[in-house]
Amino acid sequence: MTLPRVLSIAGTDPTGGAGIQADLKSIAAVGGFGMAAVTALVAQNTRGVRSVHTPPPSFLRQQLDAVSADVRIDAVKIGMLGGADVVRTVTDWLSEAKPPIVVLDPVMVATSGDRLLAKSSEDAVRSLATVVDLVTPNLAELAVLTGSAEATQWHDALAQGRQLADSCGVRVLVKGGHLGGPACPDALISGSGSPFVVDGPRITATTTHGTGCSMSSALATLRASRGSWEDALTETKAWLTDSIRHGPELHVGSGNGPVHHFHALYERAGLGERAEPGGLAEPEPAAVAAAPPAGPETAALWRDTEPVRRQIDALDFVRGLGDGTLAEEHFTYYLAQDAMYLRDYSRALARASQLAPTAGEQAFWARAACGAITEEGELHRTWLAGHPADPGRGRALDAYAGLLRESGGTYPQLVAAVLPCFWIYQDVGARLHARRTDGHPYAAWLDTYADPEFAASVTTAIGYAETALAGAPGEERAAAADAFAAAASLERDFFAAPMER
Ligand SMILES: Nc1ncnc2c1ncn2[C@@H]1O[C@H](COP(=O)(O)OP(=O)(O)OP(=O)(O)O)[C@@H](O)[C@H]1O
Ligand SMILES: Cc1ncc(CO)c(N)n1
Repeated sequence: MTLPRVLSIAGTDPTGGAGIQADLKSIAAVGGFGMAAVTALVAQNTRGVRSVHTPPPSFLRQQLDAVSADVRIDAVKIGMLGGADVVRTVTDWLSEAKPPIVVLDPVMVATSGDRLLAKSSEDAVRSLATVVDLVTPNLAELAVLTGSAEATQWHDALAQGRQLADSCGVRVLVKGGHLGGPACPDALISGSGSPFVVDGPRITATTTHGTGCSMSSALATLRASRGSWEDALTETKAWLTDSIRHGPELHVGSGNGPVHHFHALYERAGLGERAEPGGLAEPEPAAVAAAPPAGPETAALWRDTEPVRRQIDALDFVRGLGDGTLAEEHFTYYLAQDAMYLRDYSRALARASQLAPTAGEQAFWARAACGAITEEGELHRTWLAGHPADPGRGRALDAYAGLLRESGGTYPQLVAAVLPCFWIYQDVGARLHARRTDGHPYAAWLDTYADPEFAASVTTAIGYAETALAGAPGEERAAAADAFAAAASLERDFFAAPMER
């Protein structure tokens, strides 16, 4: 199949994180062939905008004609326009070239707060919005386009999105990037149907320079290749969330850094954090702290299990696992039980995927269900191949499997039941790993649970739990808190089992 040929019409960012530079990376990262016509040259970096040079609009028109005279364009993404005459030039070209998919990111203000559109040109952008397929304003731009105050609540943002969709007869993507709170939802609004919402966790990293540019170009590309806006958004959101999460690995600039568009490709190639000019850098120190709670609900779950977590730390098994003095016999028993546990755990994760209210959560739990058996299970298969054991199912294993089976009544309860296995392992793993000695016999175990990738998925899971709990009626929330507490206690019993036999 031909890659979609996607044209970005936008301004530049010489630091490579926003504007056409970000667009070209995003288009390539999600599987398109990127092209770009420059509207304005912007002297900017991750800290802010210094100045803008706008070539004559007639020259922009020459660029656009050069592309459309030669290349079949599958989708267009429009970003920074700067002034009304540029808006007019693009509008005229669109009416002649008639590209099949047009996404307008109505860029008005940069992440740094600098203006990228003359105030007098806002009306021109509003009328351009009536001839495109999708508009992707952030909350500030949505407020300008609807003549409202900037929304601070998600439902107000959705109402403004509906208003813009109705008044311009256009599909609107409402973006939650500028909301407060642990969640970062996005929603497609069109026609009279209810919004199509894709949830996502808010990443605390500051690598959010150019998120809007990256998102709109990925959407244009994926709409061309996937055929539906809903699929395009679901895929774009998952990719962008991970790209923001991996942004800090790039070490670009001292302000709001860029997102890591190619994080997945680099991971597959074994590149990334370690690949620095002049040889291999020291590996980043592992995260030594537990993933933070995502809000008041998960903070309460974590706080209430503190006594149990202390008991876990004090277990001979866990101490021996940390300092490497644990007898192999106990570790082998534990891993053999854990291999069976992972099969049960994977089934619970698959059920969470089944109950998930959003496509993003559905995909996350399904991936986790698969990962528990494939990636995490690999540790077990490798060790047990050299240390054969067939101990049969122990009591702690059966109790934990029972809890997972019985907690599937509601989505919040199930998410709470599967969360301690993520969160407590990341906490214990990261702390033991930080004190790891050379030649540690259980290094593979420590590495697995202190892995930053694992920490990232723990953060996502906590974010989903927070949202699920916050939205649950009182009774369900209480049942979910009970499930979390019970699972935390069973984590303790599971660690204690090998030496209590
Ligand atoms: N901290 C964050 N964590 C997770 N997702 C985020 C975060 N900030 C923004 N996003 C996501 O990034 C996308 C762009 O949203 P945002 O509202 O930030 O756009 P924008 O302001 O136009 O971006 P830009 O920074 O390029 O001006 C949305 O999908 C939003 O949900
Ligand atoms: C050129 C350009 N377009 C858009 C943005 C918004 O982030 C930016 N900073 N620079």
